[in-house]
Amino acid sequence: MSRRPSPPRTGPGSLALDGLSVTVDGARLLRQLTLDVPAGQTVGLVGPNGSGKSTALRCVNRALRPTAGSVLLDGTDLAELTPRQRARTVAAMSQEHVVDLDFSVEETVALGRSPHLPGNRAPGEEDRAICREAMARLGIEHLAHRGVLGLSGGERQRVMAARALAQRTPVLILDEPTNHLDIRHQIALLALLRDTRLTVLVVLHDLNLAAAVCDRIAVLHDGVLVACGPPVEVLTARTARTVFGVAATVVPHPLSGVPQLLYSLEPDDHTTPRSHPCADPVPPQQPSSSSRCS
Ligand SMILES: Nc1ncnc2c1ncn2[C@@H]1O[C@H](COP(=O)(O)OP(=O)(O)OP(=O)(O)O)[C@@H](O)[C@H]1O
Repeated sequence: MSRRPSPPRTGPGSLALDGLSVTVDGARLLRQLTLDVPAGQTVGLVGPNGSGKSTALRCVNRALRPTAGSVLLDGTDLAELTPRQRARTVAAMSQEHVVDLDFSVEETVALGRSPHLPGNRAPGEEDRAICREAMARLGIEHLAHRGVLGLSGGERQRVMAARALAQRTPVLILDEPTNHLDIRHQIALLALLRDTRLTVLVVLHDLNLAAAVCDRIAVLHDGVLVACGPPVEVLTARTARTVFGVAATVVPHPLSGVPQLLYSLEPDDHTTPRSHPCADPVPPQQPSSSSRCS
């Protein structure tokens, strides 16, 4: 998968996180996060466990109200839209998508059409065609009549991705969409996201796949944005060391030229914490009370 820089797309779909802060029970989970996702571009949100990535995405899909700040779509505060208007604009694939009813795969994907169906109108032929196309793009047509509860984790993940695509929104936000997927399906999903030319904000743990697919990468650490920019500027040995607490050598991909991190299992005495990183977090690169990338 080689990365082609996405030219900003004209038309709707520019997303802006504007000074988002989240404090829960005195804990500051997110500190003044400002991040632009231009229309048609893919921005990757990376960071260690617990750094605030899901918290940021939950503010975008309004599962969580920020303590301060706002999320703007083409300059309009998402809080001013009705839930249906928001669902026509932003599709989310979250870690929380609880599937506890044994709907069939095609029924689950068809839920993505709900924001477009007034009242209780059943999906029409056009809606069904959109769902079939989404299922085909995710390679799950053969599962159409299976119950979602009987699927493997990776199959279910692809169903949720198809549902998000079927929603036909200009903006997609995805929280670790490659969870449970084998490497072929990880690459296929990320290439698909890139090729949609939608506005995409995606949380990823695999920094090398993030480098391959993202126009820009934003790095969160302890709720603070500590770096943001093109992969080649952000994914450095220093970022690996100071944010993730690992030693890595960064080399250009021989075909695409994007940075790839080669990790070392040996601790670097000068750079990595001796104790477990969870017990002794590494300070962010640029400690700051606010985070901005625009
Ligand atoms: N309701 C809550 N009350 C208190 N702390 C919370 C609450 N929700 C989340 N947190 C804490 O906020 C921090 C950020 O959580 P978040 O889920 O955003 O991290 P993340 O970067 O997505 O992590 P991961 O990579 O593990 O998915 C974590 O330390 C988490 O325990």
